[in-house]
Amino acid sequence: MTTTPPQARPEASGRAPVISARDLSLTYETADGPVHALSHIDLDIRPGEFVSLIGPSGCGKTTLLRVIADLETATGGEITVNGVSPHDARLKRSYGYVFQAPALYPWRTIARNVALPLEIMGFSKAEREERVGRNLDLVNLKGFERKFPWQLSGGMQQRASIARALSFDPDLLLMDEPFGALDEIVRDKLNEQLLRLWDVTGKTVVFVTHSIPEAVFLSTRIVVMSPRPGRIHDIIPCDFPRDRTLEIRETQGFIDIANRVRHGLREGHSYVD
Ligand SMILES: Nc1ncnc2c1ncn2[C@@H]1O[C@H](COP(=O)(O)OP(=O)(O)OP(=O)(O)O)[C@@H](O)[C@H]1O
Repeated sequence: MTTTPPQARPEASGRAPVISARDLSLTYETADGPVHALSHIDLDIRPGEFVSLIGPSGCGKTTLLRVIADLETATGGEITVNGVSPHDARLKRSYGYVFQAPALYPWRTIARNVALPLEIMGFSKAEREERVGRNLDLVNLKGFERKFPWQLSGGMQQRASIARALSFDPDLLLMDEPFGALDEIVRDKLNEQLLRLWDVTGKTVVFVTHSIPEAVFLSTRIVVMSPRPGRIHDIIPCDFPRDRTLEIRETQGFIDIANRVRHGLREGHSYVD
C-alpha cells in the first residue's frame, strides 16, 4: 500500500466518540431458548482509534460489529454511531465493512468490484473512475483494474475488498477477521499495510480478530471479550508509535501487552487459539 509519510494524527481523545455504547445487550431468541450474545457492553471509540475486539468463538465479536453496522438491532441499552442511531448512520453511509471472505463478484473486474458501491450511490462515471484509481493505489493494486478476482491471490483479493469499503470515503472501517483465512506471512504483510493505510487516512477502525499478535500489533486499544453471556472482560491500551513495524513484536513492551491479553482471555474462562 502507499508509502506516503505518516501524518501526525493522534487519536482525538477530546472529540466526540465515533461509537458510544451504553449497557448494550443483544439476546437472540432461538428454538433452544435465548442466547445472550451481548451483555452490558459499555464502550466509547474515539476518532482515529484502531480498536480490536478479541475473544473466543461465540463471545459476540461479530454481533457487536453487526450492531454498529445496523445489521442487527440491540435488545437493550443504547448505541450511537457518529452521534446518531446505527440505522441513521447506515443511511448516511458512515462506515465501510470488510468481511472475512473478500466477497468480490467473479464476473466483475477488480475496478468494477471497487466501483460497485459508487454505482449504487449514483456517482458519475468520472467520479467513479477517480475514486477507484485512488483507492486501488492506496491498497497497492494499481495495474490490476482489469483483472478478475480469480486472477488475484487471496491477499490481493482482500486488499481489493478493503479498497471497495473505502471507495465512498467513510470515516469508519468495520473489519470482521479480514485476514483470518490467509497464511501467516501474507497476514503479516497485510497487517503492516493496513497499519500504514490507517495512519495515512486517519480512519477509525474496529477490527475483529482471534489472533493476539495481530491485535497487539495493530491496535491503539484491545477489547478482550468473554462468552456466555458475551461481555467486555478488559480494555487494554497499546501506546506504540503509529509508524510501528513488525520488529516491535520482539520488544518487551509488546510481549507484556500480549501476556495481558492472554491472561484476560484465560480469566474470561475462554481458550486461546
Ligand atoms: N442469528 C443468530 N441467531 C441465533 N444465535 C446467534 C445468531 N448469530 C450469532 N448467534 C449466537 O450468538 C453468540 C455470539 O455469536 P458471534 O458470531 O457474535 O460470536 P463471535 O465472537 O463473533 O464468534 P466467532 O469468533 O466464531 O465468529 C454465539 O453463541 C452464536 O451462536
